[in-house]
Amino acid sequence: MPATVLQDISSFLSTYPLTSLATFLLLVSLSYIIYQTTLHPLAKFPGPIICALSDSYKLWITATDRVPEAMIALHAQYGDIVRFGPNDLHFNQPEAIEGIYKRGWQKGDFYLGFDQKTPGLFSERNEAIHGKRKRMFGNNFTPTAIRSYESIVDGQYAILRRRLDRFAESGETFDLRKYITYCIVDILGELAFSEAFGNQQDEDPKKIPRVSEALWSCCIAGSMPSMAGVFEWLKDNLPQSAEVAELLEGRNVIFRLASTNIEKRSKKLNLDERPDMLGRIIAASEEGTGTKLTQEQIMAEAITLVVGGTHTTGNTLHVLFANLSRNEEYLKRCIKEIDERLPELAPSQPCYDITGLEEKLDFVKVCIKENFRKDPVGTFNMPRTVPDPGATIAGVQIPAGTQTSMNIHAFHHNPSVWGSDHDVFNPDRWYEKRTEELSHLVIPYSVGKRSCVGQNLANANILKMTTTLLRCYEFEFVNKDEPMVVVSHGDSDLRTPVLVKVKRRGPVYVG
Ligand code: HEM
Repeated sequence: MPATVLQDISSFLSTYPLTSLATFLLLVSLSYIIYQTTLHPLAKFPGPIICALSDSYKLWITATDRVPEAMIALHAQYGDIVRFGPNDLHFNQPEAIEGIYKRGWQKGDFYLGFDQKTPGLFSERNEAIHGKRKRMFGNNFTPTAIRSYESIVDGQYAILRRRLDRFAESGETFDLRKYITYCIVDILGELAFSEAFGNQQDEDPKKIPRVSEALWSCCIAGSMPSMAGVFEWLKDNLPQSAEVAELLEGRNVIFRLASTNIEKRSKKLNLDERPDMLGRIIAASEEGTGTKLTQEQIMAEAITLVVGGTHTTGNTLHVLFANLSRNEEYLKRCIKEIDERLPELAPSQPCYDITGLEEKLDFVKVCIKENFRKDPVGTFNMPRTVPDPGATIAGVQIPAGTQTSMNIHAFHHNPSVWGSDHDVFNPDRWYEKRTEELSHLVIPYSVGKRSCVGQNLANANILKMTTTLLRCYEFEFVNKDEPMVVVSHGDSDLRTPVLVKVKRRGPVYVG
């Protein structure tokens, strides 16, 4: 370049520094926009322009509790594959289940929003470490382990039965959601820590671990992974508004709960006494090396149990009762089937045994499946990273490093799979030949290596609770005409109360 031109440029820059800076920024921005929308390896995939440029859209829909609805709208507008972040593709067709989740790929950058200093089984992104951990204490969740927990679990059902018998006596109206939650959380406390959290006694909603809020804060951070570290810093250093403080208190309550219980449990570890989950985690050692988990790692696993094992099962039951209450015909068919196929519980029996229960029922199970289809509890996108050298998903070549995900709720509401009545709770759809073949597409627990380890336990409790409550009590659903409001706050959360009055249908529980 001739010296005079350089001189002219330099004198322009010194005369008009602000104009020069603005021009520079404009050129950089234009180049970025042109690259992201035309030259980037994902540029050929459809989606809103804002999504090609930044993660702000993901952040916005997560912060405003609208992830599944937004994904449904994007797929309706752009088709089965949508670019919804600069490096993110979202899929909504059946073939993508196999294509993304059954290949053992690493969990995506989204999980950077969850604790990565000492990740637990859920948030661990290193697949080799994850595999070792799962082998160390995955036996906590086998069907045999679930059966071995039965007598412990039944003790908590006994407390629930006594409480509902008292409600039957008094004729009061109460919110069934709360009592299901108290019981499910205390069951987890018993199984994980050999100590119920006392929620059934205290009946104080403030003491319930704030799992949704805790998950929500992680999902917000994870929706903009490049900023996850900054979110972490802000959390510790910014003056907090009342809302943020409350949100973080949700996490802190869970931390305190876990750490108190670890301390207690470590002091009286005798595995022969009683096989609780935390005891097994503390005692477990890595195959080959014999290494045990550190205190922080045990803490991470304890938190995972509380977060994974309480609100998920509780909310599934809340929406099940809400759906049944709004569809009286199905409710009556469930009761009829339970009455015909299960014996009346003896006065000293708090609940049905899980062994053999599943085989005796049909319509009740179909209702549970339809409930999982219509209102699955995991509502955040669950990305996996495409490994080198790239891969084919649903017949389309995807570059390595791409964050690929599905949203279980959005997929369960894909009209081309489930029909135009996908929003309707219709268990009878499972008796139609076409839908029957779609059973494997109901994926509330996700699929593949990173699917839910707690599904046997959750299924056992869902079936025990449903059959026991419907056999022992007649429910009058007081607000069944109110629309059901379910919010995706990290995971889904039924906000409408399930207000009921109960009458006993059998003897008082005397156990
Ligand atoms: C209805 C109840 C439940 C539902 C719908 C559910 C759903 C899920 C889903 C969708 C995942 C995969 C998440 C992802 O890929 O990011 C998952 C993972 C997990 N869940 Fe559950 N869950 C339930 C109950 C439970 C229970 C009762 C426990 C334990 C006590 C539990 C513990 C876990 C753990 C530890 C993981 C991580 C597994 C891994 O990465 O290997 N969940 N769950």
